[in-house]
Amino acid sequence: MELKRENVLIEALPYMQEFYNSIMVIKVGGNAMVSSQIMEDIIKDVVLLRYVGIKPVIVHGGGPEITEKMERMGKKAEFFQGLRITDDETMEIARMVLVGNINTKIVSLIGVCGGKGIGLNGHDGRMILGHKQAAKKVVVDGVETEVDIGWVGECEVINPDVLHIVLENGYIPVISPIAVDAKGNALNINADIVAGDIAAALHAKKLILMTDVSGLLRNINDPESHISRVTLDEIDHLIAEGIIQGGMIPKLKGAAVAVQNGVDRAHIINGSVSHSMLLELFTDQGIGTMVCNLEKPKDRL
Ligand SMILES: Nc1ncnc2c1ncn2[C@@H]1O[C@H](COP(=O)(O)OP(=O)(O)O)[C@@H](O)[C@H]1O
Ligand SMILES: CC(=O)N[C@@H](CCC(=O)OP(=O)(O)O)C(=O)O
Repeated sequence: MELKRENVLIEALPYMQEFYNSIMVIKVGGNAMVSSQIMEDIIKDVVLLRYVGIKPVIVHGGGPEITEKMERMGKKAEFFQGLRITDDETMEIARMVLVGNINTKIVSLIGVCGGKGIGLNGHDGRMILGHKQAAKKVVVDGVETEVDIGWVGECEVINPDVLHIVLENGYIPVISPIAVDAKGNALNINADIVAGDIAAALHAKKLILMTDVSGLLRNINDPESHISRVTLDEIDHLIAEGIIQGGMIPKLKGAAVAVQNGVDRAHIINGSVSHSMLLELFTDQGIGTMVCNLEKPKDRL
């Protein structure tokens, strides 16, 4: 049954009260940014959050766009367990796409939609300090060898000071998943992992991961097999069973880090469905997959 318009607004009231003044980290994946219309809808929702007293922080991805740019430059994109193998030239391209292009576009769109965006990455205020990941061990024809995945980073520390400053002044921070090491080198980090670390460091109320599927599916080919709630203790099991694969692995890992460190709940939702974030946050019926601690009640507050 369709709710009357006034009822939809009233249904939102307890959620708005609960979320007032809280920080929400929203990760927008490259696959959720499928069209400029979808992107605009996502940004309008983020600006709306700000106007109802929530403090949104955007972390963006852009994997598909980095791959496209690499291919146009005659370079093959290669991945190791979902992480892009990042040589010097790939790092250059990743910075160009993430910081130079996607970040700027999101900040500009926030302005057009009536908000105040500010673009940041790990170099700003040394916000995301990390180190290069160690070479990975693989077995080829029974022989163990090492694969260097290049400038792929791991977060060591998040310095959230700069984020608190901009949030307190009414800005919406937009963060590219680039970290900096002790020598000032740029590092490429998966955006889901950065979003989880940032949510943890900010003690955010929620982490929202927007992608191109409506959350976790038990069978990736069957949309009916949707899983609406996952507790922390189930995640490793779902990965080991092969139910969670590819790009979903860092999402669940990012969600787990956030929830282990005090974020109430993480939600994986389909960003390519218009205004999915508003439906997830302000209506009684959630639409994605919620990740939480076992002891949390089943509601979505
Ligand atoms: N169990 C699962 N349920 C849903 N999606 C899954 C699952 N396992 C793997 N995936 C894949 O994860 C993808 C989302 O990750 P990714 O492509 O990295 O998105 P984004 O660019 O939004 O971060 C989905 O499109 C889907 O193909
Ligand atoms: C190390 C690593 O893999 N970094 C990612 C960073 C961008 C990203 O995570 O984008 P999505 O959220 O769209 O997947 C990459 O180079 O693709």
